[in-house]
Amino acid sequence: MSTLAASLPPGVADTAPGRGHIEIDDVTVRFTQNGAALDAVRGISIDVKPGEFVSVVGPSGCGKSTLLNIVAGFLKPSAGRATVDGAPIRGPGADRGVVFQQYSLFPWLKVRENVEFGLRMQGMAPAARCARARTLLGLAGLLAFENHYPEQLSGGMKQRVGIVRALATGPQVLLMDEPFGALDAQTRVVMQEILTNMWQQLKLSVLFITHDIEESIFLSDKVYVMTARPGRVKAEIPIPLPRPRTAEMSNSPEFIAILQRLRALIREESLAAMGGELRDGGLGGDWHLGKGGVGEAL
Ligand SMILES: Nc1ncnc2c1ncn2[C@@H]1O[C@H](COP(=O)(O)OP(=O)(O)OP(=O)(O)O)[C@@H](O)[C@H]1O
Repeated sequence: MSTLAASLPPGVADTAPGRGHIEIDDVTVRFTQNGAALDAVRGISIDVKPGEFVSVVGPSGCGKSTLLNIVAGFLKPSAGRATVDGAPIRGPGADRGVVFQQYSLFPWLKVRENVEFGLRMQGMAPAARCARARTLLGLAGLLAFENHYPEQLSGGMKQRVGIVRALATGPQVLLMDEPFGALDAQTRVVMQEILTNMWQQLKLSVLFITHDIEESIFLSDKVYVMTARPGRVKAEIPIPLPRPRTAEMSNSPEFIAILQRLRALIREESLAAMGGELRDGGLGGDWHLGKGGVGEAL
């Protein structure tokens, strides 16, 4: 552990060891669209062990956000069970921090006030919440900006504040839905390193949704690949690359082998999803996804 971790004051890295176990067990989510029932995910099971970094990848519309919204407590499963540390998820809670692609900062509050917001709601004394916010902002390299307003920050900085804010109340679990999707490639790489650093120091369990396969490999202990809608688990791929991960690792044979495997799995499902969409769109016909079919045109 780095010297930064050793310098964390009590209460900042207060995730209890062995906590933050997310279990999604045989979950189905059914929506009604235009009067018709539609299963976004069907019978899906996902396990995030305490302290694990787990990504979910899959074709567009396969139910990734739906899955995350269940764990966040924004949605209830139509069937199956979702628990954190064995307790059924009944709604949003301070034990789970959530970060979305859109920066959801309060524009009228300064950076540190944004981070302190949840702590203020919990009734923490001003000096204590200020100390905590400043420590976390320091971890994210943002201390110099504590008195700036969000509009004065770059996209990457705003998202770093969003992560810090989600972590301020000391959740065991961090849920992230395409958090770096709006950032340019260079900023994204820096954000991945900052996130890894914070994850390791705070000993969180992370459930991370992304479209970026390389990002999922770089960050994760395990990657779930989902099928086209209705989303199920197509594959569970362990990422046995050593940590700390470095940019050079993406040239290693191990990294490239995992990348090729994931790409092939997702391509199959993306083609299946597009075939379905084309049929749903009323084009009809016999859509073959093999040679000469939709797949060949992509
Ligand atoms: N509130 C809702 N009501 C009806 N249908 C919904 C609702 N939310 C999601 N869906 C449908 O459920 C399916 C899964 O959506 P979801 O957003 O979870 O997929 P996703 O994998 O996150 O997609 P993307 O990768 O494009 O962000 C989609 O077909 C979507 O239209």
